[in-house]
Amino acid sequence: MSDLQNTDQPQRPGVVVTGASGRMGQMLIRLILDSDHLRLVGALDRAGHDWIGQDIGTAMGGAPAGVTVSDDAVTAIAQAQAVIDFTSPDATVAFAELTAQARAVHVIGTTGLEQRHLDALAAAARHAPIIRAGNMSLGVNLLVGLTRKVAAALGTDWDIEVVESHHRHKVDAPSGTALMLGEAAAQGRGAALDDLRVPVRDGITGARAPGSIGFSAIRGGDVVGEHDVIFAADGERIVLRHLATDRAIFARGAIRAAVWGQDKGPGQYDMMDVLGLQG
Ligand SMILES: NC(=O)C1=CN([C@@H]2O[C@H](COP(=O)(O)OP(=O)(O)OC[C@H]3O[C@@H](n4cnc5c(N)ncnc54)[C@H](O)[C@@H]3O)[C@@H](O)[C@H]2O)C=CC1
Ligand SMILES: O=C(O)C1=N[C@H](C(=O)O)C[C@H](O)C1
Repeated sequence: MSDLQNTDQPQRPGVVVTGASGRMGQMLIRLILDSDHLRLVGALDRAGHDWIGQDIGTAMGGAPAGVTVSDDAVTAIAQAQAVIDFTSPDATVAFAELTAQARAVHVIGTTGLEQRHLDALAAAARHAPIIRAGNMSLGVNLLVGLTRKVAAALGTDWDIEVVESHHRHKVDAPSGTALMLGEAAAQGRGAALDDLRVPVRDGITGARAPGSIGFSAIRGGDVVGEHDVIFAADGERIVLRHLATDRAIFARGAIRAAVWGQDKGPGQYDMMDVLGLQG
């Protein structure tokens, strides 16, 4: 029997990419088409999008990929072992229900989720694994651990501020990454972020409350994503910084998560689990 006929070869898990025409969707599709670990079996976008019915490779300006962009999430997800999803919060909840029904791994990069979205994801995760992170890059997930440690080491005479910059198209603020960093800082101080968070300052705000964690968001141009965690005391400052210059870092993390999740049971996981950075 030749290698080509060898039926013992394990097949690469089939992945559906949602938001296929988006900034992250296109990056993911490029990397998956080149991947030895996953095979692209579906590309979804919203009903009415120009790309529906076109080959995804051709729509992206390249060679045909043999996968047609569809708005039929039910059919596409039913044949998937993994769904990688960087879309919008409402769309992500709808995809989570279908992915759970298919008992497939749902990798979620979508940010801006509110409590009602998180509740729906928790329900879906009772049936299949969900891996979600506001930032899928190795660098940011390392920075989360560092932020927790630095916050734990410093007292509340060190003020904590999270500053983030993103491209002009970003619709949510603070960024998912900024919230991850703020949560890590709060955890380091043994508190919940909701109890310390100062979201926006405008007007006569009064002096800074000791122990609070502030957030500032800059939007402009084509900035991929920049995050500073500033620890400011009298006479000195520590700045922990991550600069993203290429969306491939997020897509590579998501692909790694989809592969990692293949032998995991139902439940909610994050990139710390995938990267083995817990603890
Ligand atoms: N966790 C991470 O590492 C990262 C997260 N993100 C997040 O990913 C999300 C998407 O970001 P971008 O790709 O920059 O946005 P984008 O606006 O370029 O793409 C979103 C895509 O989702 C599609 N979409 C919207 N509703 C849909 C539906 N119901 N069904 C199918 N497709 C639908 C849109 O047509 C579009 O193609 C944002 O929430 C962003 O914050 C972005 C980069 C990294
Ligand atoms: O919308 C983006 O672009 C990004 N979103 C994520 C976030 O909200 O933190 C991750 C990254 O910063 C890019």
